[in-house]
Amino acid sequence: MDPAGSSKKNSYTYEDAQGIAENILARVKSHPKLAIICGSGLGKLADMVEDKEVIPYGDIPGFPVSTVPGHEGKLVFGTLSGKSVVLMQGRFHCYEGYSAQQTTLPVRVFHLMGIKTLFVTNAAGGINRGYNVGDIMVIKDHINLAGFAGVNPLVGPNDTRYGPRFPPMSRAYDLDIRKLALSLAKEMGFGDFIREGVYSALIGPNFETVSECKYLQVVGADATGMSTVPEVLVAKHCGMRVFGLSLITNIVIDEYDAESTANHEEVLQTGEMRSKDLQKLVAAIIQKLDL
Ligand SMILES: O=P(O)(O)O[C@H]1O[C@H](CO)[C@@H](O)[C@H]1O
Ligand SMILES: Nc1nc2[nH]cnc2c(=O)[nH]1
Repeated sequence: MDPAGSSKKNSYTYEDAQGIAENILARVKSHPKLAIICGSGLGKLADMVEDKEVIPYGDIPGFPVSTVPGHEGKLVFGTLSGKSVVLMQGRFHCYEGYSAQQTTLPVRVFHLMGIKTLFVTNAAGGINRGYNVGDIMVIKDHINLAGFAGVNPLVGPNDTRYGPRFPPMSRAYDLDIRKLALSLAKEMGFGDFIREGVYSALIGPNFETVSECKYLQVVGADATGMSTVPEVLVAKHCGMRVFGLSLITNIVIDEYDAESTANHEEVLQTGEMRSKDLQKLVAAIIQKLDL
């Protein structure tokens, strides 16, 4: 069966996304300016939210549904550090059978809801040999490996109401928020496990081969995953400010004879282990932001 119980959709009109945005806004009191996408096992970021209003994805006509453990499949509206926010407790991935356009539909919907800033979070494998399980990496850039294979949500007719045909992608991750995050993390005593690096994304769902990990080390990736990049491309295309955090949930296997293997259980366990620190960091950043 396909993921959403409906056919894979490769394009949405501006009006489709507008209809979904209006449907969502009609159900909630708050009108947030910031959205947070929670990565695998990172849905506890929503624990910090006060005055919650929750909408399961299945209740939103035209919205995809979550199929991956660690992705609950809910929009959580409310207040965080005194600011009105919405969290996606669960994101969509191409490996679930969704098109790149489906995985990123929520970002366009957020844009049409008036959201100007997007925080993306993810669980990622550590490629950088200096990284440890539990490190939090501020994303300074990404490598769109899926894009090299033609998977890019911006492929197709361009609607200039969102943005230009050829959007720039340098400085995709907001420099001021990156600096703020690094300095707050150090103040909070996270100096031993805060990092800044480059995220790379393949489609998945398999974890990388040893040779692929060695390749990623050579091309300058510090971490790798199966998400985030499409969301960031779409957010930047429509002019949003973007900030990203990767939780290093495992260190990739880069020895041909290693006995251990990557697994999703370890990914979720590390998310649980570091969830309080991530919550504190995200709350502190949001408190300082002008939205
Ligand atoms: O990127 P998020 O959604 O955090 O999840 C990451 O963790 C899962 C694999 O364990 C994959 O979905 C990968 O992309
Ligand atoms: N591709 C990929 N995604 C991940 N998500 C969490 N860990 C990993 C990993 O090692 N590789």
